[in-house]
Amino acid sequence: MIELAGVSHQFRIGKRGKERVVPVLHDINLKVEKGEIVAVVGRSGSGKSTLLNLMSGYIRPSSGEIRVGGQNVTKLDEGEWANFRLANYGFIFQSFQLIGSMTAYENVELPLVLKGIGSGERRAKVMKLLEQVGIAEFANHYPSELSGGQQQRVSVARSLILEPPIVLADEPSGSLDSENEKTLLTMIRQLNHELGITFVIITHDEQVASIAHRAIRLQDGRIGGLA
Ligand SMILES: Nc1ncnc2c1ncn2[C@@H]1O[C@H](COP(=O)(O)OP(=O)(O)OP(=O)(O)O)[C@@H](O)[C@H]1O
Repeated sequence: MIELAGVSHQFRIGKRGKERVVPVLHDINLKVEKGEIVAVVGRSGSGKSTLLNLMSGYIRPSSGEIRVGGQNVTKLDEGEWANFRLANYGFIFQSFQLIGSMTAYENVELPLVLKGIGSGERRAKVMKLLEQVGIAEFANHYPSELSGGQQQRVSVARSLILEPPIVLADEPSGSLDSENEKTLLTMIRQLNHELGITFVIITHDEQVASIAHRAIRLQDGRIGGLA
């Protein structure tokens, strides 16, 4: 589903003429199979977010090749990546990233509006998902009127609304208490089991890593180190 072959990445920082190269990922070879839940673990600064940003096209590898769903995406331009992301990825973030001026319903609906889907179909899809994640009764609440756990459920529903085959999650339970974390992890397992969605989850948390089929440990930008 996602394949990285010989991928390295270095950032260039500093003013022109005085640039410094910061190598972050080194020769990453990795395959995430369809239907897998893969946890990416490792210390702060080990390169986890950089790896996720490479998978989702927000940064380009300095070298190596990335394939997603059989397609070589290494050289897609910004516009092509934007379309590719919409068709292939849902995203879940530690800080939920909901739009504060929109209700739970509207937050989940937005990707469908942008895609030009009619209102009847939108309503059916949004309500079905809100029910699936257990917060249909809060559909008309604004994010500020919801608990952290409820907000994260809205963001899970939003990540799934375009029916992506892959969900990328960056510390999805990082802002949740242990009860809400448990609920989120059960939900992820269920979605994986019932819908076959592939998950790649960055985490510091052993609980999260324990629901994964496999953990990839990054250490100093290399796979296989001890986390
Ligand atoms: N845009 C950037 N420019 C320069 N250096 C960067 C940039 N983004 C990340 N880095 C550096 O790359 C290294 C890896 O960062 P990254 O965010 O991928 O680590 P991480 O494992 O996700 O860390 P954390 O767990 O703290 O989020 C760090 O040393 C960081 O300072």
